[in-house]
Amino acid sequence: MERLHVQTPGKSYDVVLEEGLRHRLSDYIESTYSKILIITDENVAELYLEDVRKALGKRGHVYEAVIPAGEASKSFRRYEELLDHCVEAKLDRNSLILALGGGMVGDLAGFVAASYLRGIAFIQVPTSILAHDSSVGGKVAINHSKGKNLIGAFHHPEKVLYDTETTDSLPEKEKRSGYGEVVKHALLSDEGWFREVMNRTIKDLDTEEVKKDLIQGIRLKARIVGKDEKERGIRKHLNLGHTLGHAIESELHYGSITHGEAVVIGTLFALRLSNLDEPFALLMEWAKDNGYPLGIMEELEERNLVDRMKVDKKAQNDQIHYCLLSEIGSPFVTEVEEEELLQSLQQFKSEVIQ
Ligand SMILES: NC(=O)c1ccc[n+]([C@@H]2O[C@H](COP(=O)([O-])OP(=O)(O)OC[C@H]3O[C@@H](n4cnc5c(N)ncnc54)[C@H](O)[C@@H]3O)[C@@H](O)[C@H]2O)c1
Ligand SMILES: O=C(O)C(=O)C[C@@H](O)[C@H](O)[C@H](O)COP(=O)(O)O
Ligand SMILES: [Zn+2]
Repeated sequence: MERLHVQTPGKSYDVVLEEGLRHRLSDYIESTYSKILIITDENVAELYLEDVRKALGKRGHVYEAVIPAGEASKSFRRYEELLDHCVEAKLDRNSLILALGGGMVGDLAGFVAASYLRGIAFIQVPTSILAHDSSVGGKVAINHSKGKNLIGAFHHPEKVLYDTETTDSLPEKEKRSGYGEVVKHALLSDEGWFREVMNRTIKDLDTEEVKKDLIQGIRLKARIVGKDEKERGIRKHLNLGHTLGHAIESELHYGSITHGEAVVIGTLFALRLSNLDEPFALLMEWAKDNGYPLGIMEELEERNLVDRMKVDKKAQNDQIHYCLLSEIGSPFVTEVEEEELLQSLQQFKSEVIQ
């Protein structure tokens, strides 16, 4: 068992990582909540809802809402449906939402919790590798057709209860996606970790290595969020790879590429803009060897991607602000001119589509 802590001016909470924790959820969830609404998706429900149901069995007033799996569910439609669930179940200000699933479930359920009755408690029960990032830090949101996570809030969970056993059942594509955020965290952190990650093979991940990566990522994230809860400064570093990544996801209408895959492509581009040739070449080789869909860049127009970047949350007055690295472990945010982006994207496309 590993217990990490997030401490911000607004909220203080634990992140507990433990194998098989889903069976012991009751030990970690106070019995004072009036009602609990479990929000999950169809895939996760099939695998883990019964375990969670049993674990909460002795509690009265447990409700369930199961939504379709996939990024397309981070939508106004599903958000509204979930609010209907809250109203019908008569959740009150002493009720709890339990987000059981990956980052899509966590972001959506968290936004429901942030807005229903102007905010009720929620607990993150992450089940994907990627969710080591999404479950910590309090960013909750749904997507808009024009841009990722454009409608959301900062609303921290009461705690994060991570059953590390659940990541074993992830399909390879989703492990690949999760490692997009691991690569990002490693690049923000230090050269040694980055090189270790470049030695990992997605289809042959070792449980202990994954656990180590999750813990290091959460530690880094907790430290950054603790210093800058609302993304006024250094939290923008956590957006490494996301300016292009989010543009790709929204340009492809959410779902044909995973978040983490898009982040890896965006991170490669950020390394190119940072003129870090050796890490760029290393990441490129690793991404190709591990099946990241770099060829998708062929379908995307530079002009459209740059227009999408202008709705990024870091943009100001139509100027695009980018997180780059002066070296591994040393991120900074800077404005990048549109013309430079268009030219670099054109060159980048020819490099990745080979
Ligand atoms: N809030 C944040 O700080 C933050 C950070 C990073 C990413 N995100 C968001 O997170 C989302 C991506 O998260 P994700 O990749 O977990 O997506 P996801 O929740 O859509 O899960 C990916 C897929 O894996 C399935 N799945 C989840 N757990 C499983 C398990 N244990 N076994 C088998 N299948 C499982 C899901 O059903 C889904 O099909 C994006 O919407 C992204 O924007 C948010
Ligand atoms: O927690 C953060 O801060 C992050 O930037 C983490 C990202 O991995 C995550 O995808 C986040 O949702 C992107 O930030 P956003 O503010 O553009 O939604
Ligand atoms: Zn992300």
